[in-house]
Amino acid sequence: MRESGGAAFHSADLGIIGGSGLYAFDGLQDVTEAELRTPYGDPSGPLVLGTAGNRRIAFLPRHGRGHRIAPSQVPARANIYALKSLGVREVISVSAVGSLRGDFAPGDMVVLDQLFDRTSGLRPASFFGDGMVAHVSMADPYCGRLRPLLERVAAGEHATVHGSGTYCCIEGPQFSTRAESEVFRSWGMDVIGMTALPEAKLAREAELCYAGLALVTDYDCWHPGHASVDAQGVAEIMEANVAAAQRVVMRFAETSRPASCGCHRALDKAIMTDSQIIRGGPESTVPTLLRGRIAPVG
Ligand SMILES: CSC[C@H]1O[C@H](OP(=O)(O)O)[C@H](O)[C@@H]1O
Ligand SMILES: Nc1ncnc2[nH]cnc12
Repeated sequence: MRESGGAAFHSADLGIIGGSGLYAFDGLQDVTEAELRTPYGDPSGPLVLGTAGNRRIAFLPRHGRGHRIAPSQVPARANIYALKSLGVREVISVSAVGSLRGDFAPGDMVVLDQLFDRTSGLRPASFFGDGMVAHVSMADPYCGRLRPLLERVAAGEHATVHGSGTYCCIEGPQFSTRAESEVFRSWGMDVIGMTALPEAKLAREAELCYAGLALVTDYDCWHPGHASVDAQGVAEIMEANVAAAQRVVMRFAETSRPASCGCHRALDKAIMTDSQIIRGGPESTVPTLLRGRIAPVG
């Protein structure tokens, strides 16, 4: 790890992953930067470390500074691994989303509670499978402890906040066809984006609490009264709302404390592989950081 900046600390407890429009995080104290290498390659860029209230924050823009990384190429394993290696236990993932329903309008915020995978299966989506097999529960992909905390601070900082919503994750980078958009609506999806997966799955495997703060930027392409989404429109709405997203996250940091949670024990009932193999090590390429406290089922 290489670090630069002022008084350095080498750890963080709260990770913030920034999406489209959120490439920097203002207001942190004692800021340093860390360039991390991981067994899964380099993260999206240097991590910005700093403090807010009593929390030690690690901020990482998932598309890199200047938005160079496409949704399918986001190094989600490296990003989650890097956060984990700093000691992060909670992650807030910020993203721009299209609305698939009339009552979620551009400018609104959504504290996500469900996910639907429409990616094409090509993104590396697990830390396991290579000599060590684990099946974590994804029934509730977003942390049930963080969600109400995040909703409460968001409601105090922003006009319209929806306390739940199902995020339909498409592969992209193209936006959806009208037919697809209508099908997603008929399936009960609330918002649409390209990046929540596999990030949420990997956060669960890494036993991190994971919350999703989505900013609605458009009505995708289904709404008869609105033009179809384009990237420029998304960027404009994000520019107008990014300060609000930062305030919400900052307020969350200032008013919350690290706490233990079931998410931190997500692997308790998930490992299938014989403990001899896990302890012996060489058959498994799962890095020690993620094997630290693992015991197999049964
Ligand atoms: C710039 S529009 C499409 C782009 O925006 C969203 O990114 P993020 O989730 O990182 O905010 C969407 O998923 C696409 O990657
Ligand atoms: N309509 C949309 N579809 C996919 N990703 C998005 N990100 C923001 N708006 C989106």
